[in-house]
Amino acid sequence: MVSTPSRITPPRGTDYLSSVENLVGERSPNQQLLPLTAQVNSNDQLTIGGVTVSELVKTYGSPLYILDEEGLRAACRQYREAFKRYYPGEATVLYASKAWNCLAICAIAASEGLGIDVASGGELYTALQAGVQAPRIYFHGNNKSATELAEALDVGCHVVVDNWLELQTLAQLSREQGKTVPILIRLTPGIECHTHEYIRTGHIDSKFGFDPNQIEAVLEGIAQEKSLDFQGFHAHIGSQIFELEPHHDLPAVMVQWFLKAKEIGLSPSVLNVGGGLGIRYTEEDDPPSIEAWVKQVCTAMVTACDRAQIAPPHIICEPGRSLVGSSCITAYTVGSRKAIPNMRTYIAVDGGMSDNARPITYQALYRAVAADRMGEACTETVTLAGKHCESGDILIQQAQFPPLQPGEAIAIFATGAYNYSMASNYNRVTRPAAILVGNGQGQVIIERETYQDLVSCDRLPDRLKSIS
Ligand SMILES: Cc1ncc(COP(=O)(O)O)c(C=O)c1O
Ligand SMILES: N[C@@H](CCCC[NH3+])C(=O)O
Repeated sequence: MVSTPSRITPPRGTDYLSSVENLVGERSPNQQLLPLTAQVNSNDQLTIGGVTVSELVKTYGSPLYILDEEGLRAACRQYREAFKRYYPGEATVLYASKAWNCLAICAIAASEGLGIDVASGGELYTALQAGVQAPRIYFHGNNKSATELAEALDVGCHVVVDNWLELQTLAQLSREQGKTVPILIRLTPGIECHTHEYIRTGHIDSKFGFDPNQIEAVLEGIAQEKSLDFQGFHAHIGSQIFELEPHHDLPAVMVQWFLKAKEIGLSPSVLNVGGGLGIRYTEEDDPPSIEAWVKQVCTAMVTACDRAQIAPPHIICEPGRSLVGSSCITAYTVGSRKAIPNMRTYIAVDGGMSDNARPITYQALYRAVAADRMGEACTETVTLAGKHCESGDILIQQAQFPPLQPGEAIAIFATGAYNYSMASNYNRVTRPAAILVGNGQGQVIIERETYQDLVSCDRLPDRLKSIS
């Protein structure tokens, strides 16, 4: 297939910025292709947080994750303030740290007043190491091990109980230790949404959560167990969702669960509606703002509570992607070029599916720019390939750039969520560094892995050492 530019006037990197220039007030980070502080300097270079992207690449190498602190903080603030504006009861926002769990991001989210959602012992450990208070942590997962449950009990975080085995194990552990553990029960709400099938979780045929048909048995079991401090329910519909409708329907379903628990003699106080708000990866994506999402959730919750004649419960939500996704870019260095006449031109960069598994996993789309030539017309359409031994290792199928030269920096937008957290060492590639930028400064928040790191868990049995 011959690839031709899709627009008569070739786009330039600065076009991505101009679409937001005239907006007033604080923009919703999840609706922007670029981080909030992105600018083009007088040398036509992309800057984030006042730092030039290609300079960062010179200093720290590539691939390089560059995270805009102001954008991340703005997203946290917008969630928190919107709940204050639209919800008459108590509200807590958790950062779903599976999107990107590391010390600095957990610490920033906590410093903005958010709790943390963790989905493994490793994420729990990281949040605690970042200084997050255990009661502000909610432990998720559809197959938490007995060890992980014991760790949760030990530190005193909340546990979002997902299934029968876990309920029994947790009851036994807490009984044995003479402790009480605060729990939420996760149920599948039976709400469909439009997103990739791998990231839908609210439909009945899902591996997550109890079957809602078993709610009575679950609640009756909990009512018998003094060591389980039942606080309420959790549900999560899915991820990268642009519709507001599913989150309009969810509170009504959850309020029915709440009433059922009261009927059984329990005293629920919490409803956790999960996360799921989508972000803008390309110009075609048009997600609702953080404020619009929160308003929808709050309005629906208040309406459902009014109908049921109950006071609005403590509402919890746990966004991941819409907090961190848009505030990060990945910078790469351009490498080899392969032009196949009348077919396609491949340009390869120095990373790929090991630092961004989303294109190969979900056919996710991304946008990119030549970081030092933001104003230049994009006259070439190329296939942006990674460096891995895998034909599917393509970051962008039809990317438009000025003619790229080996050695120059390019930037892919919106790589903050589910990129580093899903990164791998495929082909024994070292995982990239991450730099936090703001006020003209960049600080390393994750070091680039070294070759020594790659073999640090390998063991060479003595009998293999003599092989010449
Ligand atoms: C239980 C749970 N909570 C929260 C999230 C965060 O979702 P998102 O990153 O789409 O906001 C997820 C991911 O889908 C999840 O599985
Ligand atoms: N990893 C997925 C999202 C998973 C959401 C977690 N339940 C993505 O990149 O879109």
